[in-house]
Amino acid sequence: MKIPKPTVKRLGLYYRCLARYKEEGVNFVSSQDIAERLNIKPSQVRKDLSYFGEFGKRGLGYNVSKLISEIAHIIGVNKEWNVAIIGAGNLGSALANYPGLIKHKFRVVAIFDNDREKVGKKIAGIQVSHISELEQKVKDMDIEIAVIAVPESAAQYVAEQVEEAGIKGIVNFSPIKLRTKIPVEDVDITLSFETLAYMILKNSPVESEKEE
Ligand SMILES: NC(=O)c1ccc[n+]([C@@H]2O[C@H](COP(=O)([O-])OP(=O)(O)OC[C@H]3O[C@@H](n4cnc5c(N)ncnc54)[C@H](O)[C@@H]3O)[C@@H](O)[C@H]2O)c1
Repeated sequence: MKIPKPTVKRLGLYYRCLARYKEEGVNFVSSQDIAERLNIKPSQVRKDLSYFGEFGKRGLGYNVSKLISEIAHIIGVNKEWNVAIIGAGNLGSALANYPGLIKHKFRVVAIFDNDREKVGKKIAGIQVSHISELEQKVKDMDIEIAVIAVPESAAQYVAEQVEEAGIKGIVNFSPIKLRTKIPVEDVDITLSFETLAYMILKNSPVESEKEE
């Protein structure tokens, strides 16, 4: 079944929201409850969840535990994913130290760089490996996801190495569109700032006029 990407993105939000309900001891929730917590429309929640068959019971709402395990299965968080970070710089180091990844079952198991000064040093308890070891380590450590945190100029070449090494998907922090056959999720922080700036200006006529 082909699920639209915006829906897939929201499934992660539903999963976290439901996990919180479960922690609070709630057994059933309505689409209204979920929608309120996430600040989206209940009709959107119903539509998204309808892609996966009938989860809800009229009157009772959704069974929280059942829905969590169904969504976990769909978005692949019922397994742990091994992740490699390529680029042991500012961003790569920050990500390696970020506890939120393992909390969501994405375990950083290796860090790679091509700078001999960095190779052998430890970041978040992980020894940095030389990029030439990528293919071997991917096999040995069963790495499925790579984070690209290298400068723009190296990103395409690194993406090719990542694909050749047998990695299955990329989270790309570099500001270029990568050409590769494996799935890529771009994280463009600047774009978030620009979108926010646009939203602020749109709601502020005085500022908009100033801009013109
Ligand atoms: N720092 C941020 O806040 C930030 C935010 C968003 C996006 N980004 C993007 O993330 C990327 C990394 O940014 P940064 O600030 O961490 O840079 P950085 O210069 O601190 O780190 C980049 C690292 O990549 C390594 N590297 C370079 N070429 C390589 C190659 N061919 N193979 C393996 N390693 C290689 C370098 O040795 C260095 O350690 C950039 O593309 C940047 O545009 C950074």
